[in-house]
Amino acid sequence: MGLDFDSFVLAASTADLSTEPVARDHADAIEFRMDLAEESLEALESYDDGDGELPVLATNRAEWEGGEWNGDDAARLEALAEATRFEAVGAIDIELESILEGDAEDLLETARERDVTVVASAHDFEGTPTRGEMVSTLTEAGKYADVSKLAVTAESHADTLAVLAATEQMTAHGDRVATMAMGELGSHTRAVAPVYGSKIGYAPVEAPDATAPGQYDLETLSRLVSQLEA
Ligand SMILES: O=C1C[C@@](O)(C(=O)O)C[C@@H](O)[C@@H]1O
Repeated sequence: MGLDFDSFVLAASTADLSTEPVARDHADAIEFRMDLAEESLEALESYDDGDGELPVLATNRAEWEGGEWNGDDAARLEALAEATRFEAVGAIDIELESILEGDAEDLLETARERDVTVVASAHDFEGTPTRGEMVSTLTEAGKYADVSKLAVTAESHADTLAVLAATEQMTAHGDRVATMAMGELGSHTRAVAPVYGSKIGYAPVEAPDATAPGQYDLETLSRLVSQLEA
């Protein structure tokens, strides 16, 4: 089943699919961080065979993009392709860099054939590019994917405003984007970016299991987003 991101999707980010029943109360989907999990394909199989209800966005983040997969990159993308076989997997996240390098062509095709939504992502762990640069990156990602995602690191309030402005610009143009500023200064953008059109939020079920700096826990982000939406 393709996961559509027509409206905001709150994803519980986890390395452990057995947390899904707890996440269900607040999340619309699970972001399964395959790179942080052991035996990730086996875990997806049990999820499919069990009573998992939330659709899965599968991510297999490379070490060079802030994740923990430090093995062969072709094998990393292959595991992601394997993940699309499972009924529960409605979307996959592919690094924009892999796409631009030409490494993800087969994976993109497999996802299309299996009606799995593609999120193309880029991360900046050092800082926040200008609004124009962020718009370019998101536009580039949108050429290959259903959703363009950009996570940057805020070092000032001006950075957080630039992220929100880029989000608004892309959304007004009819593009589907997911944006957030990482780091403590950026936390509030996780709650506010959806107001400007961001379509995916990420939060750990429990705060200590955060998958990126500055994340709110799931219950908190769910509350903040729905209050701002009201
Ligand atoms: O890319 C993203 C966004 C993220 O980095 C965040 O900042 O919430 C969290 C990751 O789990 C996810 O894959």
